[in-house]
Amino acid sequence: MINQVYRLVSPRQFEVTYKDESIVDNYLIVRPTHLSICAADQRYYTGTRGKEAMRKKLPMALTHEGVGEVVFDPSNRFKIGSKVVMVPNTPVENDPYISENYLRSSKFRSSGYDGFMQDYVFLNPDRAVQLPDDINMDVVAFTELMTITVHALRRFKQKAHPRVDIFGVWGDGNLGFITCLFLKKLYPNSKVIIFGKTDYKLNHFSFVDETLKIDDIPHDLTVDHAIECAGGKGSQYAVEQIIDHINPEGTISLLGVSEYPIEVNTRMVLEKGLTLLGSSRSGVVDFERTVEIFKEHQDIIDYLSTLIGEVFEVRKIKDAINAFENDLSNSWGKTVMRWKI
Ligand SMILES: NC(=O)C1=CN([C@@H]2O[C@H](COP(=O)(O)OP(=O)(O)OC[C@H]3O[C@@H](n4cnc5c(N)ncnc54)[C@H](OP(=O)(O)O)[C@@H]3O)[C@@H](O)[C@H]2O)C=CC1
Ligand SMILES: O=C(CO)[C@H](O)[C@H](O)COP(=O)(O)O
Ligand SMILES: [Zn+2]
Repeated sequence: MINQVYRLVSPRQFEVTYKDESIVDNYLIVRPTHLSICAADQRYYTGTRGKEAMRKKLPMALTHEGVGEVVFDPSNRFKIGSKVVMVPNTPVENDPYISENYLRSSKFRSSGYDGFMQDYVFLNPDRAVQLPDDINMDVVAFTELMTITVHALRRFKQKAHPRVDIFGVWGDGNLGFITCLFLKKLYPNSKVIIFGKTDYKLNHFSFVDETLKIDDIPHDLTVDHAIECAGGKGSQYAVEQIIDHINPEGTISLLGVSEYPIEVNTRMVLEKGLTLLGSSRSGVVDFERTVEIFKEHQDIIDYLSTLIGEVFEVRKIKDAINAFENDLSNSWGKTVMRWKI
């Protein structure tokens, strides 16, 4: 069959390409219905990802956050019409110690390999996880971003000391919101403090124990562990503050992506015996766990719906450009594309 793939060919420019795909190749075929835009997609869309990466990775279809409906399943794992979340990481080998998302050989969609902006997505059958039938698809469109938190918290649990009286989360955006929310669900006895820059964003964090502006932190305030969700240059300032306010032997989970290297006060990292724990992307187990969490904590989807910035119906390339441009000027929440192209 001929599949249409909507690829970014240069900053702000998409082109449709026609790809001949065989349906007898044991691929699960999913019709994407709801896609969501990640900060990483925006770095490609705007061309801020750096010249070398742009040259190496384009042309490619963007987006790695998305859900859809099964149209063909040679493995018979899913019924036709099942709602699924698609897993963007595609490993090509197994390792007993290294997770699939850290294997250098793995292929990650919308980072050198075609993402979900296609008429149909062809996946290995294990690269999809079933969703409940009646779930809010605009919200679960950004399940992949939630799996980042779930993955990071899983690693945190394996590696950090178990005193978890107070968590500090730096970054009052999408990932900070998701991380605070999942912390409150997974560590109900811990205090969660969000550290951010903007009042109106912080007002959305109704479920945390305390909100603090980063220029107004009491000097004697301490946290046991911290999660950095700022990204860019903001990561440097956030890590600087975290090192000042974290208790000895705490763990700092680093999640924000920075295009340029940032400075870290290693002297104080040594003096406090801190652990810096970087996490990137996620694997299928994190998707499975995230969907379990949806079922265990039914109110979580309602809270997450407040993270929807704007929803766009995309019927043609121009609509997708409109969604990406709008996302850039929208300071709160996720942009969801209802994929009707
Ligand atoms: N590790 C991984 O696998 C993944 C990483 N990411 C990365 O995570 C980062 C955050 O993504 P996302 O939440 O979508 O982006 P957002 O822009 O929604 O959130 C970042 C927020 O952090 C705020 N901020 C900036 N500096 C500081 C600071 N020093 N202290 C506290 N808050 C600060 C920003 O404020 P303002 O806008 O006012 O500057 C903004 O509100 C990005 O770099 C993204 O690429 C995303 C997905 C997966
Ligand atoms: O968003 C992400 C995962 O959800 C990662 O930040 C993204 O995969 C980084 O990739 P790239 O190297 O292409 O910027
Ligand atoms: Zn992402």
